[in-house]
Amino acid sequence: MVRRIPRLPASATPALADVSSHEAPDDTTSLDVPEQLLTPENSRSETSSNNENASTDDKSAGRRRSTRVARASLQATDALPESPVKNNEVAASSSQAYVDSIAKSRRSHSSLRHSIAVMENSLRNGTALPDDDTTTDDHPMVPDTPISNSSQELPSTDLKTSLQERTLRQRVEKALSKDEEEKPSPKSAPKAYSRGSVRRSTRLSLVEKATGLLERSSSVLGKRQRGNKDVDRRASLRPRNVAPVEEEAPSPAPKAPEPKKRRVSESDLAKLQEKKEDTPPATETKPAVSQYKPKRWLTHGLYTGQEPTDSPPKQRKSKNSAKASDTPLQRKLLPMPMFAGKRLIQNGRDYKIPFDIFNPLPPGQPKPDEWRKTNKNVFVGDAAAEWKANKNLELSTCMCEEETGCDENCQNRYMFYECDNGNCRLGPECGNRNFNELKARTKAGGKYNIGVEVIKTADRGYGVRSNRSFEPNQIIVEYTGEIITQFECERRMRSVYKNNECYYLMYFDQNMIIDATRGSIARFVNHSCEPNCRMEKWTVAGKPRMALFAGDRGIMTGQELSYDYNFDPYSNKNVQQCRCGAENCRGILGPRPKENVRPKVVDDKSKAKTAGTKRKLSEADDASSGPGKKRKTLKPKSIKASVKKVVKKATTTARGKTATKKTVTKTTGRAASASKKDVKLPTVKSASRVKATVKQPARKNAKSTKAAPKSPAKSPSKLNRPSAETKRKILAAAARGTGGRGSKTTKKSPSKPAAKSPKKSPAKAKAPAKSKGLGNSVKSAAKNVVRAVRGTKRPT
Ligand SMILES: C[S@@+](CC[C@H](N)C(=O)[O-])C[C@H]1O[C@@H](n2cnc3c(N)ncnc32)[C@H](O)[C@@H]1O
Repeated sequence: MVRRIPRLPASATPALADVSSHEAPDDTTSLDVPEQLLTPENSRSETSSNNENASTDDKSAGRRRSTRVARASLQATDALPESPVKNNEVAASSSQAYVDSIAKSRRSHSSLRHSIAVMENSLRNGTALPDDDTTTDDHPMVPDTPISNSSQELPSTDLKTSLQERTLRQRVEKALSKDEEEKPSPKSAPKAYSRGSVRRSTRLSLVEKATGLLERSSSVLGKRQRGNKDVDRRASLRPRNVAPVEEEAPSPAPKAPEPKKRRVSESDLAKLQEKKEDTPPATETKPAVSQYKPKRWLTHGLYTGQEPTDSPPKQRKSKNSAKASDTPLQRKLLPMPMFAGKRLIQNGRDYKIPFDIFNPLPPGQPKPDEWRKTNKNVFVGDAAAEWKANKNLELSTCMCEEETGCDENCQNRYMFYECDNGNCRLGPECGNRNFNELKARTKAGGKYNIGVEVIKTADRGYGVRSNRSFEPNQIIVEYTGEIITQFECERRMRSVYKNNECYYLMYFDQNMIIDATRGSIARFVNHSCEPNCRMEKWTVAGKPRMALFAGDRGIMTGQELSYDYNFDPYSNKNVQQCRCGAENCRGILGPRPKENVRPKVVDDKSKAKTAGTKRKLSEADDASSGPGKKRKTLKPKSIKASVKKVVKKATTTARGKTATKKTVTKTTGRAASASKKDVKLPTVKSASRVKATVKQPARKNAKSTKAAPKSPAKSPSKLNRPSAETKRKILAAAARGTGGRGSKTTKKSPSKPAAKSPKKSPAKAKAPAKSKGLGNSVKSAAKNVVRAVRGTKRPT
């Protein structure tokens, strides 16, 4: 931005003229110089005039002027440390000299620029002195950059002039550089730096320029002192015409010349090898393999209240620290929740875990005193010898592949044979080694591995619960005890267990019985009509073994274990009421109804399973009948009815009264005979009283028949024996009516013609009537017996 100051007329007041002259900035020689070229006289007169004016003029003007003068003089003295008079003298001599003098005196870049500009103008105008236009350069706001100068140049300047200008400029710059080289001084640095090469914004004020210059100079100086770091500055920030000073790198120490590489010949190699062989084998240096540190897991530090001691936790343990320290080892269990751990331990809080885990009962649970525990089957008495004699070792080898393992299609599994290395080639991949797994668990010990506990139930005596979860079909516990013969079983039932309420007998194999009175915990497992486990007999290494397996739904922690006894009471005497509480409870500890019996396809399995049904004393009686003997299974309704009758009978027996009827339950073999023994018939004394009432039907009963003949005539009973004539008629009718017997009869009495037949047809009709009458008479006789018994028992 160019601001022109109008030239003042000569008639202008001295004050104003003074102002114009004094307002010129000190660092730039006034452009009025050509007109008012400074001479010692001028300057002196001016100064004096100023002084004079200051003394003579009115106070206000003088004051103002004096102030300005003072400022200007101050500025001049600040900016021009050397005598301005000297400079003026040099300037007056010639333009070149003027330039040199200014350069020497001021050492200011701006002044030199200004001088150059002046020179250029003078050349352009053909005069040594600048024209009016030059006044522009005098203004402090006029930039003194080449750009600003060039911007002032007229576009119409011919090439010649411009060339002259350039050469002059170059000359001046050369002179300056020479001068600087001749007189190196700390002050020259900023000059060199600002030597007409830096482009600056025309909008910058002088103050800004000055401060910028100072900063640059100081920074440059500082950097030079620090070793000319400005060399590394960005090219855009570096002074353009200052060649980057090359740092003198410290000359490295002279290196010893490298020895020439010798060519290795084959002979040399051979020598080397010989040397190697001669020298003892040095310890082989292992190749540097990056060894990763093993990951260390924090065992403490994250939770509070977990450490058993107050000692500060150690992050690392030295080798001997474990031996040296007396503190107990840290717990390996998962710590309690963070922050609240200590408080929880101290105060306690009820909480519910989201899933079932190991949860054993607290100590002090009631235990049966009479229980003698054994986890192995023990042959007692003749059982071992009998077992060996009847031993029928069946072999089974599975053909399973490794891909499938011994799954449900495994032949051994299907046959209830456990796989082992003898009958299975899969090894650990085999999935049919339940008893082996159980053995490992038992060997490991601990409540979790055992997984079951005895509990006291409300109404069924003791029971067994799980203290952990079991997978579906996972083996839980083996049913072990004493293996006894049937004879031994009978003996025990009669003598040892005769007063017992609970029996722990189970049919095992080869007519042997497991008596778990002394046995494993499995003996406490109760019956349920809707069980969660099942008892299975397996052949393990050629020997039968029984175990409790989890059902198809698995077992959760805390569940009471149960299986279906499939109890075969054989005698209603042994029927017990079931208290399993299941929806489909059968009501008694009896066998399953027929509809629940497994289909024939799984007969082998069911056979194996039913081998483990519970039996009581009567089973020993029935066992002699053989496993193939069919038994009539009672339906639930009939069982319930029979139970009622048995209970009724039991109550009457308890009252001292005798039962009058036989048990309704149809039993076979010895069981039937046993039930016969149970029925107590009326005593003789009572029978004598019945004499009068019991007649013909009582013949079926030995005792009642005795009474009947005593008074046959007195008895009006229709149960009199038929006469000979009646018998004949019946036989004749039968011979006519029925095929076989009739034919026989006809053969026996061919003489009797068919003419008799119509007559005998009523006789034929009479026969069933008689038989019906017999049945009724038996029933009525029985009723009479009951009445008679009651009557006798009632002393009245
Ligand atoms: C092998 S023991 C079972 C353990 C027996 N609870 C105990 O305390 O020793 C069989 C006996 O338990 C009783 N029992 C088992 N399950 C029963 C059930 N569901 N209802 C009633 N009594 C049951 C019967 O007295 C049965 O004779």
